[in-house]
Amino acid sequence: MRLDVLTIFPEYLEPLNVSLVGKARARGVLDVRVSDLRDWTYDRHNTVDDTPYGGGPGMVMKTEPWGDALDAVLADGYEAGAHGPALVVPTPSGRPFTQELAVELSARPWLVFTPARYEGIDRRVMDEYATRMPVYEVSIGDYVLAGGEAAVLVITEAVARLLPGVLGNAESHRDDSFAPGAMANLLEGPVYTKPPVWRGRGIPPVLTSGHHGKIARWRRDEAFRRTAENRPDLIERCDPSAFDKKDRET
Ligand SMILES: OB(O)c1ccc2cc[nH]c2c1
Repeated sequence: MRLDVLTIFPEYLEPLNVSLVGKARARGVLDVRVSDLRDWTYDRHNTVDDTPYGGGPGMVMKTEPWGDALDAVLADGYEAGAHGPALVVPTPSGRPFTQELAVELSARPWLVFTPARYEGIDRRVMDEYATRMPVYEVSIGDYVLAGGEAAVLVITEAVARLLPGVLGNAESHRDDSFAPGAMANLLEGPVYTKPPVWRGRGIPPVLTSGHHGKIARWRRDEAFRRTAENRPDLIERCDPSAFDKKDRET
């Protein structure tokens, strides 16, 4: 997969050189290219924004730098269709970013990220490129950020870990909180490791019982409990019948 990021803060994307994404790049699974949007400005101040039509606070990111930058990036092998690029626009007004969307994005060969700053990007940019490729306007949550670069880091990590060869079997995303299966849509329950006692605190005896069926049921119950506490909205999306089947198998 190729990932392009166009940003006025290239240094913000340094974390894409380390950890899971960094390793995937080193292994050639990911081809990440970060470009400075200001390279496509031609005035003395490298201007990327201007006042909003209709008035109001803040500034809007101008069309020209984005258009010139996107055309330059896309000139490098652009093709339309499922084998072509998709535009990913992190924005507070976008659709929620979910594991399901991460899976959808991980199936594409090329993602081009355009993180916004200020009050956002002139609408005509997304409208223009929507004539050539899918445009995903995505929000990572209901909170205010200074820009979309943090969202690019989040989306990139969630997508990269789904790519073949990125996670080893031991780290498989198969058992993720939001991966398909009996525990789908449940939060992770509590986890424990050595030492068996720490500051007088032991661990749940079932975890050292050696009874895999009881351990699985305990983990399911704890996942339900934690989900009911922190994300009751997810409970209704669970399929309890899957647990009965899973219990019978263990
Ligand atoms: O919540 B978000 O995903 C998000 C994304 C981009 C920007 C830009 C300014 N605030 C933002 C918030």
